[in-house]
Amino acid sequence: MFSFKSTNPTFFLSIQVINMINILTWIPSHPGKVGEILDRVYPLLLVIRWILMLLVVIYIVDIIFLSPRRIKNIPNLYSAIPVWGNLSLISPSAKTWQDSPCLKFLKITRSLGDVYQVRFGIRDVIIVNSYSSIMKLWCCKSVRGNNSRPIGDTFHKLLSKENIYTIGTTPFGPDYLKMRKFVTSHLLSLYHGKSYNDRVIGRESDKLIARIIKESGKKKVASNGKLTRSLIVNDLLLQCQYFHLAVALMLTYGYSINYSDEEARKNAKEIIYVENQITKVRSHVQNFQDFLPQPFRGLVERLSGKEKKASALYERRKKYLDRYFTYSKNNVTYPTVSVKKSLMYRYFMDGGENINRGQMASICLTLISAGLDNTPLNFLYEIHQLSNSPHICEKAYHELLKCYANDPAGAYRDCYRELKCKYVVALVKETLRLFTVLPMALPRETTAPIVYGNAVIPAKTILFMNCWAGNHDEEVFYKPMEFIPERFLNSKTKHLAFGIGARMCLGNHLAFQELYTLTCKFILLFEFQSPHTTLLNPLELNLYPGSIAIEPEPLTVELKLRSEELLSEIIGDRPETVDKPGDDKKFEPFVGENETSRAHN
Ligand code: HEM
Repeated sequence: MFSFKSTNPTFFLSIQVINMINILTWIPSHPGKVGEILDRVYPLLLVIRWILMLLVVIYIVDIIFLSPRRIKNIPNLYSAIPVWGNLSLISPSAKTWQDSPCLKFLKITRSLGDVYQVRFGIRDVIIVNSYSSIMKLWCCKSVRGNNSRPIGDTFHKLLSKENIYTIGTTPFGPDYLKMRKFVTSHLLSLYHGKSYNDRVIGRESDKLIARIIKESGKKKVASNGKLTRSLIVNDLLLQCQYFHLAVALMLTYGYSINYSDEEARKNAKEIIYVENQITKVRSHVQNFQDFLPQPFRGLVERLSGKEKKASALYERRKKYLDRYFTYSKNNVTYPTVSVKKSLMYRYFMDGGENINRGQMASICLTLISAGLDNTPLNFLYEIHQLSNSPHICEKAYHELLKCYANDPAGAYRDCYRELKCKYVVALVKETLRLFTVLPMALPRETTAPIVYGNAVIPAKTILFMNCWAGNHDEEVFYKPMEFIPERFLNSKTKHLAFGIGARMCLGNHLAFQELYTLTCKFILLFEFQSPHTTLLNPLELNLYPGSIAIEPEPLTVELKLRSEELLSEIIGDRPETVDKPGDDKKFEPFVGENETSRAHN
């Protein structure tokens, strides 16, 4: 007879039932009604006993080999299920917005407090759910160990063969540090090449606006006695994705994509589709199998079709990355100015001294994929908010004009150069905060022990930042579900949309500049009308509550031109694109820079 004591009630109950069955089976069979019933249920009791004994064995194996060590002095979410633990929090994947993982995690804080640990398969995961605790665990100088990323099968093995990961999923180590240094020192910092990046953003945003004006449904409306246009834009998200992709291709490879070419659009749509699907496959709040021990993990990947899907996406991604790499390689001897300014060119000139081919492939992968959904989704949500808040829109318009001596054309032309209008800066920050496109950010893994209150979080612990909870924390943000740009006007409070601390988003300046420039140009040129819906809660608008990113349902926006004269003054007859794919010979030159000739080394 078993007499194993356990704190797990299911385990304890199983043992009690086995003991009872054993006692029953020892009762000598005797004639009469009781004996007859016992004889009949006897085979069933044996089956139950075997099942329970198997369960007990699983429990024992789980306790000895699989169960992760719980951290003392951090509240623990109890689970009686061996191997699985609390994985039901993320599987099955959320179907309704109320089941979004960030909300589920937030609900648990009522009983356990804002920092607690859960058992996900064989890993202990700490979930952090308030602004102040996120700051303590991510940002404090004494928590240097919160600086790595966990390895997950789905992303690191199925989607990233040849060990080429994005920077954001590379664990801390020499590879990570080299890539980070290369990309920040040559492209993404506030100091190196920023003015070039800004000009590329300025130019691509003009093209975006020209495309929208050309391609959107139009109707004539009267304004102040004058006829003007109203645009019905159904594909703002796609147009913004085109915009972001064009910026990324130009900065990374010096490649200029021409969207008036059908083939180029097809290629762009392929990249946008594949990268979007990858964000859906890689989610750390969806891939429960990544936390299971090996035989189960492989089995789930195979049976669910994830392995096949991830491999197909990997192959499709490889094709376009190779294509652009070849483009840069072929243009390195006689580079155009764009190629010469690109990161790829720096890599070729570097000659492998600071960075090798694999690391460069990771950097390119990062620059193409990171932000391709995030930035456009934020912009779409911002325009949706502005359509619902005309007073904010008008205030931003007047604040912008104030910064540029009441000259809308001048403001339109120069807004990409610097973040001059504080109100628009605050408006973009408020969009990032309220929308929180990655509600559970990206997972972290510790590389050294971290002291938190009375607890010591050991190395190799996974931490999930509930970014949504932090960005909507009432203790820090007054009326957190309302869109109030003023809260960022004279406050040093940071939003958490880009994460924070050692592994904060590397592209945050670039993404912010893109959002700022687009916002200024749209506000200067258009009034936002008739919102498609008055629903404003990002989680309620989200089409994929289980995914890593919030993707609102398609939102149609109606834009009314402020003035035809302004439009012809700023865009005039400037063609949307005049360049052929990959050929920036005829590319519209930057002010004060001759882009028309090929620069020789
Ligand atoms: C609005 C747009 C964007 C948002 C909201 C966003 C958000 C985030 C978040 C939440 C993280 C995780 C940070 C953490 O762990 O603390 C991250 C990481 C990262 N992001 Fe972004 N991102 C955006 C755009 C971009 C762009 C445009 C790029 C590249 C050009 C980029 C490059 C990266 C990289 C490289 C990392 C990993 C940093 C590291 O692990 O050291 N992001 N981003």
